[in-house]
Amino acid sequence: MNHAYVSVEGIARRYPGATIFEDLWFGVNRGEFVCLVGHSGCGKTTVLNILAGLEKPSDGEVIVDGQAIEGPSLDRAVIFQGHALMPWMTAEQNVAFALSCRHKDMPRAQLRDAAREALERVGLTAAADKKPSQLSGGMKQRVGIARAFAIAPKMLLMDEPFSALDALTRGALQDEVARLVSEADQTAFMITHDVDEAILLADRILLMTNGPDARLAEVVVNTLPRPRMRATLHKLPGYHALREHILDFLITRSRLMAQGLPADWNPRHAPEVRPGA
Ligand SMILES: Nc1ncnc2c1ncn2[C@@H]1O[C@H](COP(=O)(O)OP(=O)(O)OP(=O)(O)O)[C@@H](O)[C@H]1O
Repeated sequence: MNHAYVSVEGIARRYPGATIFEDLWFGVNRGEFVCLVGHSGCGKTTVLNILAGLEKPSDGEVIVDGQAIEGPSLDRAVIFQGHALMPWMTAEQNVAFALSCRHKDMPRAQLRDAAREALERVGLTAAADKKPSQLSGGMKQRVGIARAFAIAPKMLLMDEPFSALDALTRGALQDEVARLVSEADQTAFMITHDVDEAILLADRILLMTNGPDARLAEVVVNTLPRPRMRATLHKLPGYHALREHILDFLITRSRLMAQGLPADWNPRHAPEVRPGA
């Protein structure tokens, strides 16, 4: 845990009369992709907002690269479920604007070239001059992805980025993010409800018990070989055991474990399992 790029140390979120989650400990290593999975209301978005520096925990802290998080930083880019694009700017201007925040002295022409290149990497060259209202949901999310990768954040945070998209678009974007992440050796943290998405992208999958008073029940190590593609994921050895394990957790164990954790369960070292390995 001490060597992790991100170290989440005993964070909790409490409201008067309600504890959402308590005593969460986990790390994210450099270049690692970690997914957080759990039922609605267990506090996943809150955890991501705390990692982004947009919210403070009621207890505990998050250390990034040796320093406690004090607030938002361009080192940690967020891709939201909605696209969060500036509606009055073109796709290119949206990306260039983020780049200009990151690189304050970068000349205009260079910003434009870098934005174009980022859009090209997600197949949006033809849409560079269009405004968000002229783009489909999938294209808007692609602009969001291009923008996040363009600023080369030390960590990428994603809150169910594909959940509002149709299945085909979602699959295409998942493969694209898998490719971009591996090309950039990008450290990433993502919330998802989609078990296959977690299996496709994650090195480790964190399973949270149901809220209130949710806990980190278990850490699932994804040993499926890379590169992984959505279309052929189910053919990889170990896939079915891994999928069964996560589904069984979501259907049964997340509720049972919310009623009582095993006596030897340690919040600082949630059990690590390798289904299908
Ligand atoms: N001011 C508040 N007082 C009490 N409870 C609150 C308050 N604000 C948020 N909550 C609760 O905090 C919980 C955690 O919300 P959060 O959005 O982090 O969960 P989530 O796991 O991401 O859910 P989803 O998967 O539905 O997005 C929710 O159950 C919400 O009702």
